[in-house]
Parts: sequence; C-alpha cells; structure tokens
Amino acid sequence: RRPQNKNTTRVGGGALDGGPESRKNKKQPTIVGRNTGRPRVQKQTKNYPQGGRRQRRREPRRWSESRSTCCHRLLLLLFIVCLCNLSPDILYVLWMFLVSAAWNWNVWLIPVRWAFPYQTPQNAPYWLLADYACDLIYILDIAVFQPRLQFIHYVITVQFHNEKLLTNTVTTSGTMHAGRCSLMSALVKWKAVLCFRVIRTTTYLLYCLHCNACLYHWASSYIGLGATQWVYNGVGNRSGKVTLCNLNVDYIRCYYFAVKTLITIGGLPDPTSLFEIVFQLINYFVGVFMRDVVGAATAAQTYYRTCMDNTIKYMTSYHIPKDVQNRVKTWYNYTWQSQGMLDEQELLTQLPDKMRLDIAVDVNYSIVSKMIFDMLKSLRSVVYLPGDYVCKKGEVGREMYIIKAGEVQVVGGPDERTVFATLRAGSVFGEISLTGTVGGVNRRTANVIAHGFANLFILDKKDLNEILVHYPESKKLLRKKARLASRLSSDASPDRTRTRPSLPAPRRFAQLLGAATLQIFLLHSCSAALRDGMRVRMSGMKEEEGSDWRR
Ligand SMILES: Nc1ncnc2c1ncn2[C@@H]1O[C@@H]2COP(=O)(O)O[C@H]2[C@H]1O
Repeated sequence: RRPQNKNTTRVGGGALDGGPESRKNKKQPTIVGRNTGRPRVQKQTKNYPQGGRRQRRREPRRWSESRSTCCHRLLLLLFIVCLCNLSPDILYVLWMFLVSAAWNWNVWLIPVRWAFPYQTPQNAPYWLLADYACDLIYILDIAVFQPRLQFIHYVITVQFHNEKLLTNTVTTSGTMHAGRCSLMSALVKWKAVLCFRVIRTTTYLLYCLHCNACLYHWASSYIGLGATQWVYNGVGNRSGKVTLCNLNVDYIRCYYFAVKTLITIGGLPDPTSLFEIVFQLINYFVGVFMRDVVGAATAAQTYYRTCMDNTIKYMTSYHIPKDVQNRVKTWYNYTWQSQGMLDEQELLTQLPDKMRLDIAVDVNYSIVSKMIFDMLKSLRSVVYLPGDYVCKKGEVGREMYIIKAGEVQVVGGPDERTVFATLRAGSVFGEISLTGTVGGVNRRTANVIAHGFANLFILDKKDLNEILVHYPESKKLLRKKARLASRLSSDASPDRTRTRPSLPAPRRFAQLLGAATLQIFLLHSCSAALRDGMRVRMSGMKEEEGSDWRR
C-alpha cells in the first residue's frame, strides 16, 4: 500500500503487517517528513513531539527568552515597588512630568507635522500611537488628577491666606515657628524659581520661532518651493528622498529664516507677491509685539522681580539669617499680591494734589468720612508683617496710626505679654505719646504688635498738629484720652499691678474713654488717605530695646 501523500508516510515497525502492534500504531499514527522508503525509527517523537533535533536547538534560546522575561518582570516589579514607596508629592511631580511631556509632544510636533512631511503613510501608525497615548494621559489627568488638584489648591490657598495661622506661628510657639519656616521655604525656592523663569521665557521665544518656521515652510510649499526668491528653496529635498536627515535640514533652514524675521535682524530676501508681503508684514508685527509690547506690559512685574532678586542676592551675600530672609520674601510676596505693585508712591507723586485727594477718597471711602478730606493727603500707608512691632514701649512717639486693614495688639504688663487690647480696622492708636502727657516726655505707653498682616496709615506728629489746629474740640478730646490712657498704663505697670491687682486696666480704659474714643475715632478714621502714597516699612522683631528700630 502506498501512502496517500507522497510526502508523508506512516511510520512504525509493523505498520503494514496487520498484527496487534500495527493496530496499536494505527491508532496513533505519526506523520513525519518525506518518505525515503527506508523505515525510520522515531526515537524521540513520543516524548518530544516536535522532533529531537529541533528540540535540542531551541532549548537554549527558550532559556534565554525566559531569562529576559524574568528580568523584565523583575524590573517591572521593582518599578512598581519604587512607585509605591514614593511619597504622594513625588508621584504627583512624576505625573506632572508625564503630562507636560504629553503636552509638549502635541504642542511642538503638531505644527511640524502639519508643515513638514514628517508624517508619512509608513510611519503614521507610530505617530498615531504616540498621539493616543498623550490623549490618554490628558484624559486621566482631567478625570482623576485635576479634581484632586483643585482640592489641594484650595487647601494651600486657605493655608496661605490664613493670616491668623501665620500670626500664631510667629508669636506663640517655637514649634509652629519652625512650621512657618518650612512652609515659607517650601513655598519660596527662589533659585529654582529663577531658573524656571529663565527656562520658561526662553521656551516661549523658541516656540514662537518654531511656529514661525513651520508657517514659513507651509507658505513656501503653498507658493512652491524655490518658486521665488523669497520662499524656501527646498534644499533638503533636492535629492527627492524624504528622509529624516533631509527634513531636519529643511526645518533648520526654515528656523533660521524665522529667527531672522521675528527678531528683525534683517538681510532677508524681499517679498515679491502680495501673499509674501502680507506674510512678512505679519512676521514683523509679531516680532515687534513680542519684543516691545509684551516687554512693556510686563515691565511692572519685571521690576518687582528684579527688586526681589536683588534683595535676595544682597541678603545672601551678607549671610542674613534664613528667618529674616524668609520674612523679606514674604513681605515682597504679600505686598505684590495685595497691591500689584511695590510702591504706590511712585504712581501718585506725579499727580496734582487735587487728583491725589480724589484717588485717596475713592480708594479709602469705606473707612473715611467726608468731614475732613483735606487731611487725607497727610497719611502714608505701611504694611506690617505678623509679629512686627509697630511701636515699642518707652520710645519717643513721632507718629500715630490708623488701621486700614488687619489687626494689632496692645501688649504690656509685668511679662510684656499681656494683651491689653486688640485693635481692628478703623481703630486709632499711638496718639498718647504725641500729646506729651507722660511725664512731659513723648514716650510710648505700650508695645503694639501686628497681629497678622496689618496695613496701617501713619500720621506724623507735625501733620496731626496742623490738623488739630482746625479741630480744637478734637484736640481737647485727644488730650483727655491721652491723660486717661497714660494714667491707666501706669496703673498696669508691674509695681501698681502688684499693689492693686483688682484693677483690670484694659476694661477701665475702655469704660473711661467711652464717647471720647468715638469722637477721636471719627476724627482720625476720616483722615485715611495717601499723602506720599504707599511707603512700606519693615521693622525687625529682634532689635534691641531702646534702639531706633524704625530707622
Ligand atoms: N490699655 C490700652 N488699651 C488700648 N490701647 C492702648 C492701651 N494702652 C496704650 N494703648 C495704645 O497703644 C499706644 C502705644 O503708643 P502711645 O503711648 O503713643 O499710644 C498708645 C495707645 O494708643
């Protein structure tokens, strides 16, 4: 019997003799290669169905494959373990890195693919794969991370603007003080911020040039590569082959043109057609806009940053303690955020008095009355940081204060920590020493400390006297209040407190002042405005007692 297929044969010693062995073999026939007519002994087919020789050849490859798979799995496992061990902050930073990579991928490569023939039907799947991966990252970010981020933003904002938290941190415990420092140092990493700013600005510029290069190539292709003197001549594609190298040559040449156009270096071929002229005009406008208009629009911010950077450089070179540095940075931040400028004085000095007065009235209308608008010009605005001493007990008083925003605490007593009163927006203080009622010397009767960020108006003694000339009634009230306060302050001195502990000085003070305070308040809270604009001062907390700390 011939086998049905000449390329195959039934094998097995007694396949043809019809014996029991053949029956057994028939049940499990094995088909192997070409029939050579010779009986072939299939030694290993039972154990190794694919043939012994093949098995021997494949074995080492499989082993190496399995080894590399193992390595990959181990690496993956290691990666996952590392990720799990990372803090959420680092994970979030890594994720942001991924998101920004995806974002950059689209932002940089979409114009290029649109203008240059980088994407071909052959490599399109790879581009699309990368695009879909980026889209997936976006979707994940929008759906999972951003909602969480909003919550984090909220928490940070609340923390940052919670002045009470900062105040307590400054004034109460050392632990919290350390907390404040870490908060500040975490928020303000100036060197990193500086690097970031430089990188960001450079990237903006590079990106504008990149887009311009793409547009130029597109315009050249639209007109026809090498068709006129102005368009790109298509050097990279002269060979006719669209290779990565040729495309890069195209791109770099177009980029060179873009740089020359946008930065208006000159030496460009003259546009001939209307299309070329319009294109070139737009290029020039954008270049001028980038250089001059954006520069002018951000001048104030640049000025603020320059001031802050110079101050930080100065403090670093003189090895100013970190604590003080952080305070200065906080002041810069807060002043910039709350006012949008560092020095309002510069803004207002050019204006005539009448206009300054009008502005002052409008700006501070909520806390002033129309009674004495002529006094408004006499006031200066000052910001104090949490814990700053506005005035110290025993100093010579040269000015009084009206609280524009925030709070201050009048502190004194035997331990100099007893809070006599907390004064809020619209309150007046520091007027006692101006009247010279304490032993004939104009000395401060108590310490006054900023409780949180406090924005105060300052009225000089000279200006106050000038104002009071026109308001004799108010002058009398002021003197009366000063006498009472000075008497109470001496009541609250350590000696008196010991002999007369039953006298609650602050309460008596409040009761006795009564109506007088109201009128004084009316007088002074009406004088809220800017004479010299904003002049913001810093006062050191740690300056020695008795020194002229305001200087
Ligand atoms: N017990 C008090 N309650 C409220 N304010 C006070 C009290 N003692 C002093 N002051 C104010 O704190 C100021 C400290 O400086 P002066 O002494 O110039 O004026 C003082 C008052 O305006």
